[in-house]
Amino acid sequence: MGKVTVIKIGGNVIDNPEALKRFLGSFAQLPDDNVLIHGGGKVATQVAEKLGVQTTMVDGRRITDRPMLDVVTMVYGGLVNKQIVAQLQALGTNAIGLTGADGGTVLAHKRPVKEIDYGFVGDIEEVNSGQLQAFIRQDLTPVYAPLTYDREGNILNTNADTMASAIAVDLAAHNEVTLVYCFEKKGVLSNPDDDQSVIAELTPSVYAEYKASGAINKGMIPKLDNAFRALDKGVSKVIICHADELALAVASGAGTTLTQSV
Ligand SMILES: Nc1ncnc2c1ncn2[C@@H]1O[C@H](COP(=O)(O)OP(=O)(O)O)[C@@H](O)[C@H]1O
Ligand SMILES: CC(=O)N[C@@H](CCC(=O)OP(=O)(O)O)C(=O)O
Repeated sequence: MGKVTVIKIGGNVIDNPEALKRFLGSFAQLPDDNVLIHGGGKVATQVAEKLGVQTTMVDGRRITDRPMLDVVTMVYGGLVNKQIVAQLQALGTNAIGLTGADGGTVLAHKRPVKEIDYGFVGDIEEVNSGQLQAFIRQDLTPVYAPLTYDREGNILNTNADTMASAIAVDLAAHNEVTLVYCFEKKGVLSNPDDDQSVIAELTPSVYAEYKASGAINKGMIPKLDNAFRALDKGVSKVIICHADELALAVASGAGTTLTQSV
């Protein structure tokens, strides 16, 4: 059972060229086999504005209408993905840039319309980890844009945190998988105004308390929901850490490590 590390890098780091360069430098040095999933929401919003495409967010979530789908397809599947792949190649990592449509690796369906119509957003149905493992066996490092496909031939915008969790879970059937969410803070904070207040170990019950008090809020909530789901479904270890502390987190546990309740 080979070890695979699935790493997600968030949009605030992608939006900062120097921070992204540092992150990719440490990613390229990691041992074992790795899969990278990137976000890019901030860049998509900036490019949309330049193109005159309006960005609509509901409760922090993007509404992906047809013009926005074109923007995110270009930005995630093109600009961001290929810039990352080119930088990894220069660092000696043979990266292959993919969307979930490539190799049929992440199949989804368009989210059904309930109270809110999110538009062309994909809810993941299945991951073809056999194909992913085939890439890995060829010494390729898959780099995924947050895009999936459906049976009707649509490309769909998909949350990068969810995609990382789904890929990690599917790989965990055959591999020992560590899932790492990297972003611009040192971990999950007990006090969002104090960057040093990192919670070293987080259980579901402690998470529930911090969520109820408001100390854990906004984007951290779906991230942690995805992260705990991965732990429940067979991923060996889940870490949330600063992009600059990736190596440390994988080696010995900087940031926040999630644990199941005992
Ligand atoms: N308790 C907390 N600890 C750390 N970050 C938190 C916390 N509560 C809310 N956040 C927010 O969550 C954000 C991370 O979520 P998100 O923006 O979705 O991440 P990403 O950059 O990976 O896409 C942080 O930038 C921070 O503003
Ligand atoms: C459906 C959905 O949520 N899509 C996200 C995909 C990008 C993403 O997840 O990027 P970050 O990690 O930078 O937030 C979006 O368009 O914002």
